[in-house]
Amino acid sequence: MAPKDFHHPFQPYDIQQVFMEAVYTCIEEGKVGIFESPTGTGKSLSLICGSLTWLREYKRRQFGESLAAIQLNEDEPEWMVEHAKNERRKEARQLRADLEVRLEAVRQREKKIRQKKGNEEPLAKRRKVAHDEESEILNDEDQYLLDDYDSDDEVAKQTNGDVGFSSETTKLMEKLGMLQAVGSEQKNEESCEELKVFFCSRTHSQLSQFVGELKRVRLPPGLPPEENTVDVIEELKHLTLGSRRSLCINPKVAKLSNQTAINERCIELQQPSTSAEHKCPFLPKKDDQDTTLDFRDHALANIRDIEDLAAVGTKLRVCPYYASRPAIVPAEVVTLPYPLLLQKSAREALGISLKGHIVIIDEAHNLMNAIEGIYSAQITEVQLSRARESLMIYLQKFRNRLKGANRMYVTQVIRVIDSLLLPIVQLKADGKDSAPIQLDALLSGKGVDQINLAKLVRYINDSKLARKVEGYIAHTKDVRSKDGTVAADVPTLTHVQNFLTCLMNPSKEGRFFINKDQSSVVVRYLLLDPSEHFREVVEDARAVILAGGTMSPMDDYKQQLFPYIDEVSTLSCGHLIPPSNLLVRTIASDAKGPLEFSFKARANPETAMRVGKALLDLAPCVKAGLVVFLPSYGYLEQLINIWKENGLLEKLNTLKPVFSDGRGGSAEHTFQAYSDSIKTSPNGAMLLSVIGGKLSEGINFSDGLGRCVVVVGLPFPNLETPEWKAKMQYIDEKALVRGQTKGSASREHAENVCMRSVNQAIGRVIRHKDDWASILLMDSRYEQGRIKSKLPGWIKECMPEKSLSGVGAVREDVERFFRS
Ligand SMILES: Nc1ncnc2c1ncn2[C@@H]1O[C@H](COP(=O)(O)OP(=O)(O)OP(=O)(O)O)[C@@H](O)[C@H]1O
Ligand code: SF4
Repeated sequence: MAPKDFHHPFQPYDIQQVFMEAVYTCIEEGKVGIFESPTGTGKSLSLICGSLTWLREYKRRQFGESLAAIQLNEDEPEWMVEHAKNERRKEARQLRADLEVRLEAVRQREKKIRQKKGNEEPLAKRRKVAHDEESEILNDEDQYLLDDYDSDDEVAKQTNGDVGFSSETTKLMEKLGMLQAVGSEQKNEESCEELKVFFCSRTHSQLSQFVGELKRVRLPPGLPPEENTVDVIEELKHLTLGSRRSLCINPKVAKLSNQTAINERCIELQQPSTSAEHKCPFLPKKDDQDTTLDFRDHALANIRDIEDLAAVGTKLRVCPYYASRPAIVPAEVVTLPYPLLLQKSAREALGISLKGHIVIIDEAHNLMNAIEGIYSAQITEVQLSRARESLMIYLQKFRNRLKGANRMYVTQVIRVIDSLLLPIVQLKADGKDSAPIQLDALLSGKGVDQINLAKLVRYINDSKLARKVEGYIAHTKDVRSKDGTVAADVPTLTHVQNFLTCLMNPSKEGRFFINKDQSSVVVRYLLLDPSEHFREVVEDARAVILAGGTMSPMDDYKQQLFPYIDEVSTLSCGHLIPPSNLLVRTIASDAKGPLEFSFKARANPETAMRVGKALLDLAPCVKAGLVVFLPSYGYLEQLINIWKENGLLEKLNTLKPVFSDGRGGSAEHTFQAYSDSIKTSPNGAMLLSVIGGKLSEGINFSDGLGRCVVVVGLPFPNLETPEWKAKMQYIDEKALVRGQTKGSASREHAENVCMRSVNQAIGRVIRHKDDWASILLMDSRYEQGRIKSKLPGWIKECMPEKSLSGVGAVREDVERFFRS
């Protein structure tokens, strides 16, 4: 049987064909899938072609089924049914044609502009409108006085906390169709919800790369062709979504230093109390639907990345962050960064419903950490003390002029801060570095049990307390910058507010901790179990696919993310390279006996010398780049010191110039110097680096940059920290309920975390089908079946059944490999 046509722009590799079929089947069957395909194997195109071929085919099928559902009544002649079917076909085609005509007009207009400019560049890259406008802040101190605050409900009604903009704006958005009225009757193409693929990745550059691949794909239309006509191509309707930080085109807001500050300022400018002249001029206007629709058509007419979308906003003088919302409904592919998809409040703010759609998460080896990061929070002692001090100064100034409930609430904030400071003082008094802490203990301050935290958080938000206080403090210190923004982009009280939100409703899967770090004491809330927060995505979506270059070991995702799902589809693709291009060996012993790098063994200086001597043995056989991955920065420093003292570093340097990605230096500079040395030095170079460290992600060790990679030891996380102890305890408690033996689930998880980082490191030495490299795993524990089983399939397959794993024997294999 001929392989299925997925409309791949190239002749797909065999593994791509298998990958696309797996994606297609997973979506068709409405499952959860975990798919890995090594870097350089065209994973993005496999995901795109597999999912979008399904999407278009499904749309056609659905349309066919809707026609077939038009039934004949007993007394109706057959021609009436035919007529009804023809009408349905005509209507659907007309709707599609109307949209296509408008989008085509935009494409033509843009093409003309490009031709006129004489080059084929996309729309002018990136905004950055002129700035340096006059200061608009009044000099009057009264501006810092809190507005009257008597009825919480009144203020609550004025703002729409979840959505993040005022009720006025909300109404306007609804009117313009910018907030999806899910379930409402929507007839015309402007509001007809398309079935979509949400494609999510971690960084902008990964999303841009994906958008680049999307541009290559041409697919048959989602409606069947008219009789006697040939199938044509229908352009993809793609929309890229981003945060305000990527899309804000108001120069006074966009220039703020971070995301929280930009979000805050944007929302602040929309408050009913902000005067018209200070409001953002780019917020879509009620009486200007034309601009909003024009933006939507521009957004969908061509496949654009985030910079292009910002440029469209600048050109049309409308905020792309808000104006892109109406384009969600008719889009077929939506690309977005992790937080916008994973955070429920962000999805709600954007009006994204995942119901029945497809979710693809790329680079998903980060997914559990990302979810835990999004739902965790922290506050430092310094921030708490600063916030308290500012509030006291503020109260002193305005105490007698604060009206309504203001004084009560401000006093309550101070009380809660005092309460959070209590356990910090206790930790210091006990001389401890860290300790877990219960929520009750954090809220044990005088009278705090009487405070309604939910009301208090809402008050801080609605009254703009943080801005008012920070503004007044900056004013008294006269440290306002020229354009009127106060010294700190994010007021300290905003951090307090964010942390209180966690206190208000901590998920039962999380825990609180207090830790001393270098400069302060930190109170943290850590989410220990990401599965509940991800569950809504899984339950809403038709299918969810986690994809990545190295997803092994996959069992961890099943346990940690989908414990409630019986069957998860998995696929581990091989590499494009022939087996002869890869050598994988364990180095389990040297002349002195077995090599093991447990925490205890590492402390022994002799172990450091044994590593150095093994590298002295191996380095002369390796051409070009030799990368050594170590389990921690501490161990890297220890090795270098011992090697220096014993003259071993000097010897290594004569074989290959040695570069080290130490804790303090710039990873880019080190990597650049290492790459330059490979080009210029006849012996290549050696790079000492740390697993999970600065050079472990996003750096490419293709070709000469990594002809041999040595992983020293197993980089287990430090299981003695209170955070890890809590996590392990949590996992074991859950496993016990499932009937597993004590300790096995947590040990499995720690091994999985460790091996995931090993796999990330070694997976990056082969980057394309003509690449070749050797991978050496130094630690006798790599010989154990349970550890070996956690390596990606294509690496495991290259390991000999029974290897001679002493340094000498491996050296001979490496020599032979490089000779051939
Ligand atoms: N079958 C094919 N034939 C030729 N070129 C292809 C094929 N499939 C993909 N490509 C191209 O190969 C390039 C490399 O794709 P790449 O492997 O980087 O994608 P990827 O596997 O998604 O990578 P990453 O894991 O880094 O995200 C892309 O420009 C892509 O268009
Ligand atoms: S409305 Fe848009 S352009 Fe204006 S401040 Fe907010 S994000 Fe920036």
